[in-house]
Amino acid sequence: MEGVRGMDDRIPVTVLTGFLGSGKTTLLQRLLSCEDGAGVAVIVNELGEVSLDHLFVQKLTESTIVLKNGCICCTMREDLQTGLRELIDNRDRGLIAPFDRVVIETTGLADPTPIAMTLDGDLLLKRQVRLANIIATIDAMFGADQLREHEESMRQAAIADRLVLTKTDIASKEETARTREKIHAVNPMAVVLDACSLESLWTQLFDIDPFDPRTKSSEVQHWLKRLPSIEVLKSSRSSGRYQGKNGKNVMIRGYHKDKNEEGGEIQTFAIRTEKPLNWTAFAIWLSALLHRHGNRILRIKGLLNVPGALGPVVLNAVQSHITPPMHLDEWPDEDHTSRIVFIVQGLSPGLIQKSLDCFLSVLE
Ligand SMILES: Nc1nc2c(ncn2[C@@H]2O[C@H](COP(=O)(O)OP(=O)(O)OP(=O)(O)O)[C@@H](O)[C@H]2O)c(=O)[nH]1
Repeated sequence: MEGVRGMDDRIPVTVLTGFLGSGKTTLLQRLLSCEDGAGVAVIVNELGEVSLDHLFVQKLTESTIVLKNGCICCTMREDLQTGLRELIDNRDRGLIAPFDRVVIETTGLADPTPIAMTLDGDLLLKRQVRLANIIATIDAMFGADQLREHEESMRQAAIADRLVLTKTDIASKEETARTREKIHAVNPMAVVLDACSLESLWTQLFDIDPFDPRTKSSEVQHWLKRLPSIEVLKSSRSSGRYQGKNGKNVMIRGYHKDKNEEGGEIQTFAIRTEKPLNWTAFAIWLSALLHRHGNRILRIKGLLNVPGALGPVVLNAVQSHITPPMHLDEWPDEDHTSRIVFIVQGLSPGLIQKSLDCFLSVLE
């Protein structure tokens, strides 16, 4: 496990996603125009034979690669690997201007998860780049309907760390409120920003990096603040078995639920256990869970109390991609119980909780 103070000099890679026409290219353009924008290399992925998006990014330099053959989310992983290697190689040989960050703009129909996995799955690349942040743009006018009707839109929002609400300048108050409500139901942990009133765009999108050990603590504080609004399923391994309504050990009350027409119900919930967690056993359980249901587990964030450690272990998974767990030197708050937040689709929270309980109790 990495220590929180460990320096990570790999190049941070931001995945910029968002449904068709939601404002990805516009946001990218703004980011590239920031003071530090010159240090960004860009990979643009476009659908179809004719690539246009890159033409709209006016500040494109030689540090831009356009992947034209379709969607990197499914068939283009090799192109993405090759593109990234090419960028790094050209930089190292002095053929292009130096850069210290890469932004990958996906197509409007991409599932960003395989991109994260591509970064992780290539041993050579993994030494040079790391996933830094997943940003999704959401159209304030049409976002609520898109999230409900399009699986792609919902998955992009559920997986993201930062959600940028666009077109609030032209959306009605009601449309914006509806979209915000829907976003909150799909991903209550994400930071939601308004593209039209973002003052320090760069800082808000890049400086707090959920996967960077140095800013991990503030990121954890952020989603812990949101935890009270997420229903917690107490593990029966807590000290004293929890008796919820109907005499059950698990209390399920008012956790976030949302309906997506294509892919089934999305639910956000947290499991809390008061006893320290046997890390090895937990890791085996988690791997098995992700192996079996990775596609239906959209996001996991956790703070784990592991025996013998001074601070908690931070867990971050995007579907079946697990970021190497990191140790924090100290707990961010008084609460030292393990808390694991899940965003799932079409999976029963109670069953996940039961399966964890069973697995841990067998090992006791
Ligand atoms: N008024 C307003 N228009 C916006 C905003 N963001 C984007 N747009 C407009 O919305 C349209 C689509 O924006 P793009 O940035 O091309 O969206 P995209 O997500 O890159 O689109 P695709 O690549 O086709 O999926 C353009 O006409 C933009 O000028 C915003 O915050 N306010």
